[in-house]
Amino acid sequence: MMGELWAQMGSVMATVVFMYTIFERFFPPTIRDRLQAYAQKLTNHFNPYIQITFPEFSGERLKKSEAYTAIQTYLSANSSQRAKKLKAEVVKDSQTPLVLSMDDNEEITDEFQGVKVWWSANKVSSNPQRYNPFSYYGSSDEKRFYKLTFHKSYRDIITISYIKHVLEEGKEIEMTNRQLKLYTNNPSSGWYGYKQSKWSHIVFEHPASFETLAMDQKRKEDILKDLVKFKKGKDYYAKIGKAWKRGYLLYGPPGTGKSTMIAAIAKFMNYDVYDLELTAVKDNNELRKLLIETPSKSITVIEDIDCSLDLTGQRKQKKEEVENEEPKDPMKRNEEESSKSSKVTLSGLLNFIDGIWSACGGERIIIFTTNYVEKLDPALIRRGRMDKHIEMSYCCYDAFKVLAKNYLDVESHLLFGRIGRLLEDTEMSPADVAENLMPTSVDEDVEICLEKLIKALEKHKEEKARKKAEEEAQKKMEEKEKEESTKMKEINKEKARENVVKENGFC
Ligand SMILES: Nc1ncnc2c1ncn2[C@@H]1O[C@H](COP(=O)(O)OP(=O)(O)OP(=O)(O)O)[C@@H](O)[C@H]1O
Ligand SMILES: [Mg+2]
Repeated sequence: MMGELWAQMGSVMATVVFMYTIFERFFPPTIRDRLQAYAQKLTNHFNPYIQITFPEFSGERLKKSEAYTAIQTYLSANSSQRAKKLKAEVVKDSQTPLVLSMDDNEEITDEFQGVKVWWSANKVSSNPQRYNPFSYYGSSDEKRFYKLTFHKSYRDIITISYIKHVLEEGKEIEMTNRQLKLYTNNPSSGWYGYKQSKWSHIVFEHPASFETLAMDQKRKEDILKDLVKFKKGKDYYAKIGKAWKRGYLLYGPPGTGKSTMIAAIAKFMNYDVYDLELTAVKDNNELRKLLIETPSKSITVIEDIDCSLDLTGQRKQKKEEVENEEPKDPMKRNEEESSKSSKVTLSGLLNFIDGIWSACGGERIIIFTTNYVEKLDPALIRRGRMDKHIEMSYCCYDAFKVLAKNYLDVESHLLFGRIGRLLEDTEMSPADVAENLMPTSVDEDVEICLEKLIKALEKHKEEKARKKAEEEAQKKMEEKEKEESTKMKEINKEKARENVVKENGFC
């Protein structure tokens, strides 16, 4: 009852405030603020309601408050249906070009666990002297804040649970709405300049997704399950005392979709991608600085880890080089040394993955890709570091069906059966299959494209058979040569024995 009464009083006040805003341009802010203060005191005297304000800027450096932004997002998502006065803004990095949020001095209600709360968007002028009644855009000294009002009997629910809920949901919506970014590391020579940072980014607009990713359906589902489990695993990781991170090793021949898979994972998880080019990192210290800047909810990628650095045998190789090298001009040698591969070491990388990085917040994914998994040091890819090893293999029938849907928009065709059988006998990468499926002119219909693929697969099969025959012939020749050489050795041995017998004159 009281709540209703106060709600009514609230709406009366809102009307007063509304009228007040109409005339606000004709009142100097000094008088306006004083009036507001008196009104506030009066209401506080009788008011059983609590108010919490969330200013737009906070701290000494007046940084935009994360809480304010999260509330704004939460209220935008919940209020644009109900608020009567909305403002439209172009928000940087958002997927939607225009974001609607409640306008200044507007109020909406929200409900949480059956408790009603009131949110209002407010602004005050912090520098009344600079008030300009004729300015259409208002003063640049205006301070904005959100005000949350609720009955004092619900203090605990609101301060402990509701505000947490609003902030978490606001951040979640922000994450979903924002554009993904692809970061690449800058060479350290540019780290210290004005406005230079360790990472530069572009908007990540890779068209790939798990729907368009061509691979065995069961394995795809298995990866998706693994990602979902990881995303929801905050409590689980905390319970088992493990850092909330997951490592994936993607390996397989070129063109089998390793980079495409990274894009699909980024999109599915809604994480930014930090593409770490190890050859541009000078030493372990730089590596540490770079990795420490990657935030949670991000994917750190090291592509072609086997080529990025000779992580397994850098020292050995250097030693061999020194032994075989001819003496060089010292100046030239110095130049070469500095431009040569970096001094990032396997232990530096592992220490970081296992150590400091695990301690700085959760929800991180690290992905290594390689064409030659057998070249990698087992320490780098052991389970626990690279938790899941995913083989990206040559195109199978399931993968072909996805590509046919992507490129030709067909889900079944008479020629599919033949293609399926040919794929079993060949080793063609999805990239090559896709290339053959792509129409090269407007005259090429589905059938022509599928036949083009069949021809390419048959050629591939023939080549494979020819190579196999050549290899077998080579093997046979080698075996024959080996046999002959063993025979010759036996004959020579026999001859040598005979000679010894002759020379010694006894048998
Ligand atoms: N599994 C796949 N699903 C969908 N498209 C694929 C797949 N594999 C390859 N492609 C197509 O082939 C192109 C090359 O694939 P991608 O770059 O992902 O291969 P990769 O395995 O990373 O190769 P590399 O080892 O050379 O880096 C992609 O742009 C994509 O169009
Ligand atoms: Mg790749």
